Amino acid sequence: MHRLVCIHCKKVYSPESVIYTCPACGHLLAVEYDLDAISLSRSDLLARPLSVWRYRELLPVTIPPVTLQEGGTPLYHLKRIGESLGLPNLYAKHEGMNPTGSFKDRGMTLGVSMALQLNMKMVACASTGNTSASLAAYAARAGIPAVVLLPAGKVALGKVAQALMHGARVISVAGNFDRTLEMVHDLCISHGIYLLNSVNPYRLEGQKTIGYEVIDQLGDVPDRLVLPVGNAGNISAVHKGLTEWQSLGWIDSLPMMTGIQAEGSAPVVRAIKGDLPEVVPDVNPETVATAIRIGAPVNAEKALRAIRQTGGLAESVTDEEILSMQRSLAQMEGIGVEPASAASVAGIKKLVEMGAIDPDERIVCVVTGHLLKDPETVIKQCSPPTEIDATLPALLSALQL
Ligand SMILES: Cc1ncc(COP(=O)(O)O)c(C=O)c1O
Repeated sequence: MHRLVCIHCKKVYSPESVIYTCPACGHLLAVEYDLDAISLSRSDLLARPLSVWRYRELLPVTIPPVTLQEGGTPLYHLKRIGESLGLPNLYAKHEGMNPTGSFKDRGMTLGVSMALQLNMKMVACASTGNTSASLAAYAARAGIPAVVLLPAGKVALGKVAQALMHGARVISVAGNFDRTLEMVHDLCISHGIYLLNSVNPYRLEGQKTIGYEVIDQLGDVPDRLVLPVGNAGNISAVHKGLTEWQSLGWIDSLPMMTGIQAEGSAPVVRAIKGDLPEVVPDVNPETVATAIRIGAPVNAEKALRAIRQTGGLAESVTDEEILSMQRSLAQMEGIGVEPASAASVAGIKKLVEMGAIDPDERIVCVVTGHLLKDPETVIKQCSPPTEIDATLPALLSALQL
């Protein structure tokens, strides 16, 4: 059994309430469980397949879930990149290996299941792309209609293709992501549609399982967990989940939660570095990593707590640093990620070069989405294929053999 609790005024709401923020004070909500009622042990969990649903006792869904078999993503040792940076214990958790190619699937298996559990008939989101792809797929799986609002011209091609093909009503808005989120929020409130952006606390319940899987795969708590930050839901989710494990006595420390943003879109970084009580939004966020092109992160209050309470860090990286790390991951490690995902590893490179972290730390970077999400940014960075006549001599000449 769970309940909804305001993270600010602590007011408690029933699990049947369809609310996204606290009706009393307007702050964010979190899902709370009666942890004393959980009787299973960590070793019981380890006997189950690695997936979001391995952790079902710590999730709010009581009906058969809407699932495409999300989670269970690989944890790779970044041997070559780690060596080049003097970091022997550097890992990447590849969330691009989820059903629609991003970590959003963990949130959507929860979110769309909760939509059915709450008897909602239609779902909607605003999106920098991946949320829309994921919502469209899970709504199709559930057999309910989905509406997605995208900032016009700022969503990577693969993500638009997914939202369209999975049958969502796709609306392109002449405004940035922050504006589309305000619009979809108003639409959902006025028309009884279920809002599935990360302001919805159930989304974060699915995403918290990234942290659980990392510990189950590594066999221990990493010293540092590094995530790219846009709307700041994912970093908040992982931190929330791990505090639950700590309360259960399953782990005795938390990783230093570290958030990386793009230089042109870095309100969380400025708040952490400037020790500000809250973020000051970027009015015109801009970055090649369109997934994290967000100026007013809705989950900032949770994310600032996550970083501060764990002694973590926040850093920004330039678009060139992001793209350079995208190429390094692809070419030195065989790991294909989209630009926003490369930001987490680019951030660690920058932090180690600044001397801000201990090189012996065990560091897990979450790489959040797949390379194929944004083929246009890939093609721009690579030389086109060499065109030849259909003869062996032409092939040998092209290969200079
Ligand atoms: C690939 C990718 N990485 C990172 C993020 C940022 O996650 P969050 O908005 O939870 O901070 C997003 C969000 O859309 C994303 O699609």
